Amino acid sequence: MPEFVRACLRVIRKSRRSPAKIYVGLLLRVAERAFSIAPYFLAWYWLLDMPPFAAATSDHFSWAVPAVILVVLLLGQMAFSYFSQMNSFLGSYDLTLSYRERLIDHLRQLPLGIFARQRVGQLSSVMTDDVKRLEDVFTHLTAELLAAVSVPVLFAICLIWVDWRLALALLITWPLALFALNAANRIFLTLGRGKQLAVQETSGLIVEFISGLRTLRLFGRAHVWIGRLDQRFAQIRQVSMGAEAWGGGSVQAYRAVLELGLLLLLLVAGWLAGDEDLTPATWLLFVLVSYKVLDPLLDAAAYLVELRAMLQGEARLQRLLDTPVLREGARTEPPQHFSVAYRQVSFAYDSKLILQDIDFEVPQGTVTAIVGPSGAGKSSLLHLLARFDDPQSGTIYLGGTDLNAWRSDSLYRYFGFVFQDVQLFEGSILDNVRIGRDGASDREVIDACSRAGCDSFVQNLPEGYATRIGENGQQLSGGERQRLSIARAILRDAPVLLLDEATASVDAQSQHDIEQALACLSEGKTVLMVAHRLNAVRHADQILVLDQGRVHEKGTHQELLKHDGLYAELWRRQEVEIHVEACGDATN
Ligand SMILES: Nc1ncnc2c1ncn2[C@@H]1O[C@H](COP(=O)(O)OP(=O)(O)OP(=O)(O)O)[C@@H](O)[C@H]1O
Repeated sequence: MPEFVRACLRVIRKSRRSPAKIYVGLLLRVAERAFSIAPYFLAWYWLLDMPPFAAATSDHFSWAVPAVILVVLLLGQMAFSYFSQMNSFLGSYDLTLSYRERLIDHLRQLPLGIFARQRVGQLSSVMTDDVKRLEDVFTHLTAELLAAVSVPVLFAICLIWVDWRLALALLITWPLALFALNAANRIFLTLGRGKQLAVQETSGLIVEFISGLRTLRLFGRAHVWIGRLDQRFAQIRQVSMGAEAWGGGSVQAYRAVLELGLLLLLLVAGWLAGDEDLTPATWLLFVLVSYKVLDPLLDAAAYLVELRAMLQGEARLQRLLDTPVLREGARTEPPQHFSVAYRQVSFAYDSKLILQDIDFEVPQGTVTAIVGPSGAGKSSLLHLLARFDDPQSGTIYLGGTDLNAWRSDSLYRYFGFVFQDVQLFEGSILDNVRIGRDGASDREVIDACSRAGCDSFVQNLPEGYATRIGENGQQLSGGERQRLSIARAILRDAPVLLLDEATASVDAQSQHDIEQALACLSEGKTVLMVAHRLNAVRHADQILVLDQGRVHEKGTHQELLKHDGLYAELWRRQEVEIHVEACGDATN
């Protein structure tokens, strides 16, 4: 079975919709094409009985019957065309809608870590462009392809019945043409993959170039990137020329071989000229329909381009659908308590081991801080609790129950988050903070914002808390975004708090205010926080010092200083930095 048909069947299966309408549409399309070729044979049959082709008199010859048949054929053709299109369109839109819903549902169930690893641009291009291509294939291309194949086949059967010798001359080149078409397809597929890869990589480079242009220009490095881009463009040009030269050559060979059939037809007709069986009407029929037979086959080559794009898109969609979803448990009821425990947890990104044998406990209502050098695995450790990914071995418990036992939406009800990467949405400040707790009143939202230190910047916005902040909050600074994220967590008031660099991008005064708000919010809650500034965590009930994916030290601030290990060293280093900064400020 051709790959194209297999891909279509896969999409139909995944969409879980009945393809009946699409099949009816295709069948009607074939019927329409059959009706469109019938008049040629009717005319031939008619001519056989008509002077000067036959010796019959005009008395014998009847105009009425063929005329009625012609009208029926025309009306039938129009009806089939209308109903075929209607069925194909309705069936295809229904099917692709369901396929899209299936994709969205699958995306919703993927581990959150996937979205950090995959480029959002790539994902959205798969979800929009590739699905649109599938839609086009089902609404137009399948019908056109079927017509391109069915019309010549129907014609061929009829022509063989009329005169097998002339038909053979016309059709004998078809197997050779198919061979050339297949070769063209293979060449385009192989070289097309290389081209696609080169184009994708270059697009990524262009996006990086544009977004990093400010830094590149400030450091005088823009020319280096332009050089790299030029190399990529040259590579795309070379790959594209190769595909066109080889693939395009094969397509031309396919067309030439098909048209060779016309030449053979003329030669055989000349050779059979004296033959009594070959009537002028039959000869006329072959002359008239020979191009009609070949035209759809010549068009078929053009559909290959769309077909290949569809196949590549379908493969990407299939890869997305094959990505394993987050394992969901059935539990919805709350845990008995809100302690957290990691037991022998190890985690790797692909084959890169990030965390090894992590084992610790955060008793309910206490604060555990995670510190350590950059790249030690602090954020990864925190993200495992939010089930961004599942560990490869070991178990994480909430209230003594394995996290995997819960349905993820139930589990997230017990967590409040403040992460480095704050996601905001087009809408007002109130709308954005209300994501923390659906149904919270404006008063509650504004209170949460005030406690997170948002008042100072919100009062300068034109419409205060009702100000719309644009897509992903482009109008706000990093620190302002962070404060809105804290307001969300305050509003959520969940028993377990996950904080990752909550005060990373705010000034000293705001830092102080936010730390106070967080201290107040954290009261009585189970808190896991990642921090770089050790000052912010010295009052934590427990500090985990992570190094190269392992818990290197564990204890309170005083215990760790006394231990005089990695933590003590980090602490001393930070003290020196603070001192240097203070001296710098004083001299300024
Ligand atoms: N999505 C990812 N795919 C592959 N490797 C990753 C991914 N995210 C992080 N890593 C790697 O995992 C390791 C730990 O990263 P992580 O962000 O957890 O460290 P961290 O201690 O929080 O670092 P930092 O303090 O700099 O934020 C790093 O070596 C990082 O390169």
